[in-house]
Amino acid sequence: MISGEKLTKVFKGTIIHSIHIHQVELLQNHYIGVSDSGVILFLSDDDKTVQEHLDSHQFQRSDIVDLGRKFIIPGYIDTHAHAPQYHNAGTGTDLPLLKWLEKYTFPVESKFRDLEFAEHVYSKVVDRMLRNGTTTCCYYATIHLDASKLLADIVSRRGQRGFIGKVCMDRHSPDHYIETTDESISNTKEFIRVILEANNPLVQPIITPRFAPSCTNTLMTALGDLAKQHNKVLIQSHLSENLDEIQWVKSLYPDIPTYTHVYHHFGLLNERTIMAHAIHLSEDELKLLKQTQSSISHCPVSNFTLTSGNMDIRKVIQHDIKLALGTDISGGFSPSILQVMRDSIKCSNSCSFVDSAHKALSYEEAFYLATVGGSKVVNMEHKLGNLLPGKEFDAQIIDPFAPNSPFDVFAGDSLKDIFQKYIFLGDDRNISQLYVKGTKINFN
Ligand SMILES: O=c1[nH]c(=O)c2nc[nH]c2[nH]1
Ligand SMILES: [Zn+2]
Repeated sequence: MISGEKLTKVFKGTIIHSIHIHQVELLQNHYIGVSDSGVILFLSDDDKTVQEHLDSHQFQRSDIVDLGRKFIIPGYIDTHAHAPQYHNAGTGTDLPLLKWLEKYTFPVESKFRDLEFAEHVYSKVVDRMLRNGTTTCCYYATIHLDASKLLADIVSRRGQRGFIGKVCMDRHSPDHYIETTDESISNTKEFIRVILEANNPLVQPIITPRFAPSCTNTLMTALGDLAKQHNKVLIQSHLSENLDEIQWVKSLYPDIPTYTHVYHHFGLLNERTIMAHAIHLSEDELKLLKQTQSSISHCPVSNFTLTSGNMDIRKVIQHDIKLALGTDISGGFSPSILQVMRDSIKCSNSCSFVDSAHKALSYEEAFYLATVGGSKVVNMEHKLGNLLPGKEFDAQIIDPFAPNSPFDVFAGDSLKDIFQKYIFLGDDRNISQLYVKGTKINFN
């Protein structure tokens, strides 16, 4: 038992979570107990053990919540999303990356100098993410210090867990959306200071060079130094998403062997680094990511939409690189990690069309990546990812029988069938309740 914790919630029923990549546990008739500070105190189907927990906390049996036909799963972890781009989600899907950035993305991001506009869009995106079961999100904001602080504030107020990045870009960007090197460095320092001082354990800063082409060497060096100085702060960027982008990086750094080595050169690859996309990597680059313990955020919805390419997920798994999923709003049009899971399976299926040795990703593996995989990528596997005792209760209560559920359950369906139907067909209508660190989220 974890001492000093007061038991405040006990649910009884079906709990579904991952322990290993190949194994989803479907636990029926289990009890899960959560403390006042949001820590899971027990997960058991053993009556005697459960009774001991209840007795030691003077918890009344009548206060146990029976889940009935609902089930509990962990909250989803979105390891790559651009909060300001939510404004454009579902539009501007006709161009590849570099043209898309210029025509749609930089113009909308530049509007976040207006705090009223920022408040409106940021409130919507955080609510939408929560509605879709995302309890933890790695957000890119924009270059604007005040609007980035506002995003952190909104994430904090809504009770979501978030890593918030003030975006850094001091070159190759339009006049209306660029910062000087000094502004980028000093505002990043200030942003980190303010967020750390706010002392909300759920909301953390993340160092965010947009991508190598948009940061000068001086800025990259300074961000590498900052990452060294703040040795708990995560780092996020983009890597090897699009062939023109890779060529561009090659032309900027002819003496550095690969795109991945560029980040390494500036001290930006370590166990706290999350690289989005990483589709077109060579063997040397995969090895470098593994060697530096950096991780990959796989964003297949975006990769399909911006016609960037297919990541070979088996290769990444075989290299034992930390791996999770990202919506990449709005390169990806959907805020739902369920949609990303489905597209990660489709992406892997399509790899198997051209490579018969490629074993397609299963839905169990996709679910693992959305939960446990995410927890490893944000270096919080000791606290998040599944519902084992000692972890924090970030969880969704899923109702497969919700009156407006987008799928049907038939008499012969097993629990496994129902879970699989939810993964392939479910959506926010199936979320009955959402918890972050034991606190129930009120949907707006
Ligand atoms: O998908 C992407 N979205 C972005 O906003 C971006 N910026 C650099 N590279 C990027 N890729
Ligand atoms: Zn992105």
